[in-house]
Amino acid sequence: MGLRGKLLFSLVALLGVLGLASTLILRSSVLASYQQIELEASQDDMARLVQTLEAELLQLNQVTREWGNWTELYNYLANRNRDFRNENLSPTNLALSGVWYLAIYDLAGHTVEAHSLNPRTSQPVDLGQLAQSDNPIRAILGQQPEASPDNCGLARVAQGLLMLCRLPILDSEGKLPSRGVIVMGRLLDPPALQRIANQTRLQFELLSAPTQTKPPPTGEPRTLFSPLGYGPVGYLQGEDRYELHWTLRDLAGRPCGELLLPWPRSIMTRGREVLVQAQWQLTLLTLLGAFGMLLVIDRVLLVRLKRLSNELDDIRAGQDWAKRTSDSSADEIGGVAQHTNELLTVIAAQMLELEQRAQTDPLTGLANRRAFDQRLLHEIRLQRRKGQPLALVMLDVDFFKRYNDAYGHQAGDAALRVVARCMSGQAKRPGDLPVRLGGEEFAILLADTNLAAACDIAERVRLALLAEALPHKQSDVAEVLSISLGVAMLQSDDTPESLYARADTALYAAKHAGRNQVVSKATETD
Ligand SMILES: Nc1nc2c(ncn2[C@@H]2O[C@H](COP(=O)(O)OP(=O)(O)OP(=O)(O)O)[C@@H](O)[C@H]2O)c(=O)[nH]1
Repeated sequence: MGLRGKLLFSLVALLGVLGLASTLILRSSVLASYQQIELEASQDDMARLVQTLEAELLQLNQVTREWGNWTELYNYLANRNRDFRNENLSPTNLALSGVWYLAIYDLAGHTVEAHSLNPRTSQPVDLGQLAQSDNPIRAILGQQPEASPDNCGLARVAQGLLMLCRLPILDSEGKLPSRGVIVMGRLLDPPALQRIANQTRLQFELLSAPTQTKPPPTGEPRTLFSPLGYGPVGYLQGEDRYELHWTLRDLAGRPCGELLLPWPRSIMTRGREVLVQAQWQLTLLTLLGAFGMLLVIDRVLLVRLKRLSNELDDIRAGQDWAKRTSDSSADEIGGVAQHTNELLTVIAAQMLELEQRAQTDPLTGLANRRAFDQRLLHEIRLQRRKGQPLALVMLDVDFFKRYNDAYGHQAGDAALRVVARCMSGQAKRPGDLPVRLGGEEFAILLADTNLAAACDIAERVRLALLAEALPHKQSDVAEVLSISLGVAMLQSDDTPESLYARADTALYAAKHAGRNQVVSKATETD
């Protein structure tokens, strides 16, 4: 996998882990907040519902107060006037007050009046349970009420829940002592419940028996206190909705029913939608971020590394140690390129030295056979293009075996160095190449040199060595060390081998003719 692939993989893995972590954090924090919000909102709704029911009770209380502080009713308890009864306690009149139940008790708690009717139809209904002596509410109703919050409450009857209010019967001024108790009731029948639902915009139900519920999933349960009941709001939790339950109590404090408020979990649904949206946006942002980072890394790092790698590839493939990398920036990659260039300078110097060593004879410092072969090939091509003459001089030390034998191998080496010096001293133009071919065999390649000039140089080398006067007592041709030389000129159809062979033949001829002399062989027929 390339650097780009590795970076991509690491980036994707890293961002994946970050994305997962942020999702988990979002889920736990955001959803918990949303749940808290919806629990509070749902409990507020239940409290509002209870308050609205309570307002119904207050309204009934108001109607009851109007009757209880009415002098004519106050007098009726004393005189039992039939006209008053017929006029005010008729079903039609009671229906106008919207009450389902009206009872009047004297101070001893005996029933003076008890009417129950459906105010919507003005027809009598049987709410007789209220009058039964084993009903604890019956006892409460006939008693003189004391504290005003306790004078209203609920009672269960066969038709449903009845709201009841009871007040002492006083004169209009409220100055004379009470003559009894008036009780008024309104049934929470379906139309009444629907009206409350419309008013609160809460769809609720009245259950006849309490349900097994739990406290809210988080936080403290809200406890509501009201003339309708008291206690915590209980929950049944579903995926899409809560059911809030609150127990209603009658005037005797007994559970008499339950308020059920179904509460759709729209806040949580919205929270989940928001979370999904946020996750998508986060994912998009992450991908854009990753793409941007990759782009930056690509520009800042990968493209430059790739270029550096390509440049080094070129240098290696072409063995061109003079080339340099091009990144000159002041950062780390620029530093690597700089160091690479310094290494290339060292390599180039060492390669040059190696090259020179490979082309140099270590004993004499002259060019060696390898350099000679390359140069000869090059000069032949050049000569063919330009038509300039090329001469080759071959040299061989005379009776060198005897010299070695007589003066020792080291003296022989020293003598070879002298020969080399003589060659270099005479062949010193840029086009001249004095070479040690091996052993005591030497050559001089003379570019742009004709036969006469070549023979002249060869003769001068021979004389220069004689002038060195290295004693050679075993030589048959001189008192001192001497050389034989053969000169050949390049012909148009020559190969390196044929030119070499002709020069060698000339050298052989010089040896054969008595050594210590120059013999030329310009053409094959010479
Ligand atoms: N000291 C020394 N001797 C060398 C070197 N290379 C070759 N020789 C000797 O050079 C001698 C060449 O001898 P030969 O080829 O018989 O020729 P020669 O004795 O010079 O006789 P002619 O060439 O016929 O005059 C041999 O004894 C080699 O050992 C070298 O690098 N140093």
